[in-house]
Amino acid sequence: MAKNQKTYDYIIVGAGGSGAVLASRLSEDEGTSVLLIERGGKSFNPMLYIPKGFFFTLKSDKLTTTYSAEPFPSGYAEPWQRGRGLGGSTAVNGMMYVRGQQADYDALAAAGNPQWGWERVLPAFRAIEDHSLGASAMRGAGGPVGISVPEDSDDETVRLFLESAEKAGWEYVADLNAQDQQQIGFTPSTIKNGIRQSTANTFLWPARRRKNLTIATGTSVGLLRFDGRRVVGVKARQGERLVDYTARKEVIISAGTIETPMLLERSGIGRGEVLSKAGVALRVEAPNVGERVIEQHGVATQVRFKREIGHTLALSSKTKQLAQGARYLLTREGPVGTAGYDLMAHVRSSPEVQRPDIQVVATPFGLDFSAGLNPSEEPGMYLLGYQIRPNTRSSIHISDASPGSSPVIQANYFQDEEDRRVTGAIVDRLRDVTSQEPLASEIAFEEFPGREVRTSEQVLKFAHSPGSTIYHAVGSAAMGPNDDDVVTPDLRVRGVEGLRVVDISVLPTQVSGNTAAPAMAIGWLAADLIRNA
Ligand SMILES: Cc1cc2nc3c(=O)[nH]c(=O)nc-3n(C[C@H](O)[C@H](O)[C@H](O)COP(=O)(O)OP(=O)(O)OC[C@H]3O[C@@H](n4cnc5c(N)ncnc54)[C@H](O)[C@@H]3O)c2cc1C
Repeated sequence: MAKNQKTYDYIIVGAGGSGAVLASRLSEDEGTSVLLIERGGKSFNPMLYIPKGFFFTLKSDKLTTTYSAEPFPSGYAEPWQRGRGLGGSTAVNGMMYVRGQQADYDALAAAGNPQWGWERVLPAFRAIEDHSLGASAMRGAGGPVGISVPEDSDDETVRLFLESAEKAGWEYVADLNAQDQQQIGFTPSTIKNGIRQSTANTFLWPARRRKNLTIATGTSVGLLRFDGRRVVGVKARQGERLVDYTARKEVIISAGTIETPMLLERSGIGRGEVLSKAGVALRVEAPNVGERVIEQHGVATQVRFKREIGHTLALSSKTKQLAQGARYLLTREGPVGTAGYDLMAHVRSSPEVQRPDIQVVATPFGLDFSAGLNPSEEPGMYLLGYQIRPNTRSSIHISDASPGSSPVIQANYFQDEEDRRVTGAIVDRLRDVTSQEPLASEIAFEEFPGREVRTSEQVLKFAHSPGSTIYHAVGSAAMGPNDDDVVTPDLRVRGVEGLRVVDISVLPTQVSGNTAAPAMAIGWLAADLIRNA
């Protein structure tokens, strides 16, 4: 099959968390031709493979795209960032591998999406995983993506925190993905032998020599092409060149929560009033394209230690970072080879709630936000908590018809009573631990939010000042059984033929986890849906 052809069975737009998995699986069949289009370029930056490299890659315009949400009333415009290039956001993310809670997947199925219940997604997760703790009924081994969970730590801060957390009623567990209770443990990460596991090096690299898989990098899809109601291909830009590609069977959009609704809208599929304002002719009235977006929002606490303990000592200056870098190169070990957050907990906002509704992540060093994101020079610990199943909806729409124009992101948080209650409790739950011994005696003071922030209202105000997006937005092309759901449960875009969305935007709710694992499972299961269509 000629690699420079323009017609393929399937065209996939976006090589990220879902698109790369889908391309790899569809091209397992030698008789099926697949074109995977990615707007980011080929990058051989070693920082993409070194776990702590994300401190550098997140600052790169080549490896990420940073959008600006509409300003909050305070005037602060929250940055929403996504990865670009092979692997998409999985190449630059925090590497936390959290699949979510069974009850959320079962709720998806009960809401009319039978393909997405736990009994369907668990086998997909298990097939994807090559878990450092070995196979079990809840884990996979031998799959393409290495998942590692440290079994211990030599960091004194980590030990102090674990001991205090257990006293606060957060049970220590070896595998946080194995059950959905209140618990703390080492963060499961997409890291294997000290190397980041993006969907680029786990799914695309092994498939790259297949003659039936073409990967077009540096190529940005601007519009869908139609023949009547049927989507027959895409219009793309490669540098200065415009190229039309044709799909014999289907076009699949895997451009992520921000770009997927924009591509649909620019192509005439969306909410009439949005399209008319942007100067796009309406082809299909799809009122929920770009609507129903749900993002999590973090509330951080940082404590300063009296003694010089923790990884701060190892990473607090350029010289120490270089020394740790050299150690990593020689041994693949040390703080450079670990994920963003060493510890993670799933916590109930109050004793009355049935299952954890807050996720906590912790680094055994403080962070310095004064000039971007850097490890602090002072010994401390950074804790971030966020509600994992918020209800408040945001929206993402095009601002005008031209490909590449900026989105209008209306980022909303805490507008729902439950969201306010849960988020308002986060700082208290973190202090449940920092006030326990042995940690309490080590703490000199709480750097932020500071002891003066006590009530739920004060915490919510602090959470908006500015707090942070968690990069997990879902829902802009959400699935469902109803006529106004953007895609059907088998991910076909309603109102047209030959078009699906396969990425994290199809989730109508947060599933209580991080979103890389669900994005991979969506790509994995979508391949079965497409092959069996
Ligand atoms: C900074 C950051 C930290 C994160 N941390 C974590 C974490 O620790 N754990 C976790 O589970 N999740 C994390 N996430 C989220 C997770 O990585 C994403 O939810 C997941 O990768 C989503 O997969 P996706 O396929 O929907 O989109 P993406 O992975 O974002 O992929 C979309 C791809 O489509 C490409 N694309 C977009 N538009 C076009 C176009 N028009 N033409 C061609 N290509 C296009 C993009 O360049 C990109 O490569 C993080 C995300 C970010 C950004």
